[in-house]
Amino acid sequence: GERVWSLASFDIGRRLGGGSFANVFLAREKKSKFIVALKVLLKKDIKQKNLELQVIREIDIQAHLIHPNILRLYEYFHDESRIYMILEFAPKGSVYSKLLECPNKRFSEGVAGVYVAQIADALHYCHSKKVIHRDIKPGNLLLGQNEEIKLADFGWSVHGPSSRRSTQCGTLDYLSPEVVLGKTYNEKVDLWSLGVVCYEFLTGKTPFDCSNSHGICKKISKGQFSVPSFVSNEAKDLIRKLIVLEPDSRLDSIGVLEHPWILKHKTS
Ligand SMILES: CC[C@@H](NC(=O)c1cc2[nH]nc(NC(=O)c3ccc(N4CCN(C)CC4)cc3)c2s1)c1ccccc1
Repeated sequence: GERVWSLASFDIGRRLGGGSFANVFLAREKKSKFIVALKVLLKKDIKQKNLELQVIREIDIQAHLIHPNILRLYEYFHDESRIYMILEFAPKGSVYSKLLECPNKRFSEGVAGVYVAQIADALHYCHSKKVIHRDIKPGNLLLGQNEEIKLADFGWSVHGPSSRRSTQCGTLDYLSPEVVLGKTYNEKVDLWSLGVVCYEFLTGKTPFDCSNSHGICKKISKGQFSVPSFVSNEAKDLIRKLIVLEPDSRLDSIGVLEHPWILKHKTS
């Protein structure tokens, strides 16, 4: 039968990440010694921002997604003041941190190609279930035991940096023009963001980099960017087929998985 979960079921370890809304801790389930990540949300914060329904919807969405490149949400429970989400532990941290540690803050085309293929796999699965992630960015891409991508944090963004490190909270860099312009949008927003992430993996910069958010919004709505010459023509071709203003003209996840640059780097 279904177990009843409580905080007492876990030994709590170090804090893995945090924002003003939520904190994530390393945790070990006492009976099985199974290591998880415990995401803790304060009910009063959620109530203040009328996010109860969103939290329930996001939990419901993520609990039903089972894919090797999507971080599992195993269970959730709550007590009088907090909601707890029992998440899969990704032992190699985030792609955001890994990117910062690389020389020139960028990956080789081989590494980038494998990551983009795995993100496209995860998006194909999500989109087949009509789930839009809406927040694809390196900070929401974690790494499993074998350095495989684990797409995390469905529609639930971290608000306000609590750690001094410049996390990517509230960044506009990955937003699609339709979202920036407040238009209706579909799952193609994730393919735009994948294009921005692919560009960043290969160059160490974002395509619409600008000192202020107004400037970024303007550049995004124009969709104008240039790709440095050290990026291969095949990779450039994929980026130019994802960072496209018209959502319906963007490649879909299958189109990404069948692109020559991806086929070249897919480990299989
Ligand atoms: C995706 C953001 C979201 N995070 C999760 O849900 C998260 C869920 C989840 N599962 N496992 C994680 N792993 C880590 O956070 C982690 C970080 C650094 C690690 N190190 C490994 C070795 N290395 C040498 C140094 C670093 C290892 C694991 C995270 S984060 C979030 C949401 C709200 C508040 C904070 C964070």
